[in-house]
Amino acid sequence: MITVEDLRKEYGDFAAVVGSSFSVESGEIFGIVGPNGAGKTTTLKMLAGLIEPTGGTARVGEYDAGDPEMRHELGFLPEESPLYEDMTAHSYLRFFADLYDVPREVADERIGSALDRLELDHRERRLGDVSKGMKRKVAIARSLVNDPDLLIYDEPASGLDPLTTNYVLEFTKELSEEGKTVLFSAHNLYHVESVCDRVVIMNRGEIIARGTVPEIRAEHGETTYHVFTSVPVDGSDQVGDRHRVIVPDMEAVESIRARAERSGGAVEDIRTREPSLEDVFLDLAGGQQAESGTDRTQRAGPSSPEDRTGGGR
Ligand SMILES: Nc1ncnc2c1ncn2[C@@H]1O[C@H](COP(=O)(O)OP(=O)(O)OP(=O)(O)O)[C@@H](O)[C@H]1O
Repeated sequence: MITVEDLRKEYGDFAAVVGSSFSVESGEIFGIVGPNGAGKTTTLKMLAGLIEPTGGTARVGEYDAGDPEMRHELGFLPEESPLYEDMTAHSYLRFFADLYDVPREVADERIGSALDRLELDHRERRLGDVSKGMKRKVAIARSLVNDPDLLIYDEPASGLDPLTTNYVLEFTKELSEEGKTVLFSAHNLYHVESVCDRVVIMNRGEIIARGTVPEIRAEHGETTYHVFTSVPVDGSDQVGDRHRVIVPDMEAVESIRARAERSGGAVEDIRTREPSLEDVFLDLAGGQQAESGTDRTQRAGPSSPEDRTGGGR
């Protein structure tokens, strides 16, 4: 569905995205994660055709990113999505359906179904008077009015309470189960870990890891063993009435066992701990400063064209 090769975006001599390559299969939920300034929004906007790359290629379905025909295939949810505050959810969504030339009857059915599924109770209330969570849901419903195959969501759950966040993530999963392809960005690695089939981790404009979460864990993270003993051993700390040592492999576990037994004790429990995506991320990005300009300035090439828009459609 999406093929990105050596995609780059430079602002003057600053490189916001440094040669990204990845592909997203149809029906997949694909996550782009990274800290502030990593280049996530820039990447998504290039794919949505809102800003022009300075290098590389991006294909979305059968189109080059930016081809005006692509808009029928795509639903884009910007990170900030201001709504027309005097409209109701229903009139706002109908307005966008008209922009996409969706026939009235089809639009009304689609909008009604989206509003029901998103549990938008106050659909006749002015959008200026509804909660942030509801505004986000209306923006999500807007991304669906043209029934696109591809959804590009920039931080869909940012700033929402845990309940609404969960709702939005579950809804994203449902969309993928219906065959839609979803590409989304997130800061919160747990969101990505719980929903995405595959992810890329970006930092300072570059992809620094990629794959399924278990693959990234296996490649970049280390399983640790928490060994609980009945007697203190070198380096242990007291946890309840037992003593715990954290070690990297089974050889070290056996060495702890021998030491505990020499002191007249025993190993009572061993637990493995898989690194979370967050552990891996902190490890990979650790020590690097996300927004540091120096390296990115050196890597950047010639000046870029201006943004086509500042955001939104
Ligand atoms: N129009 C612009 N002109 C100059 N620099 C820009 C422009 N837009 C973005 N940048 C810079 O490019 C870098 C990447 O920005 P981007 O918005 O893609 O990051 P992000 O990963 O989405 O961050 P966040 O999580 O904070 O939204 C940042 O350092 C940002 O300041």
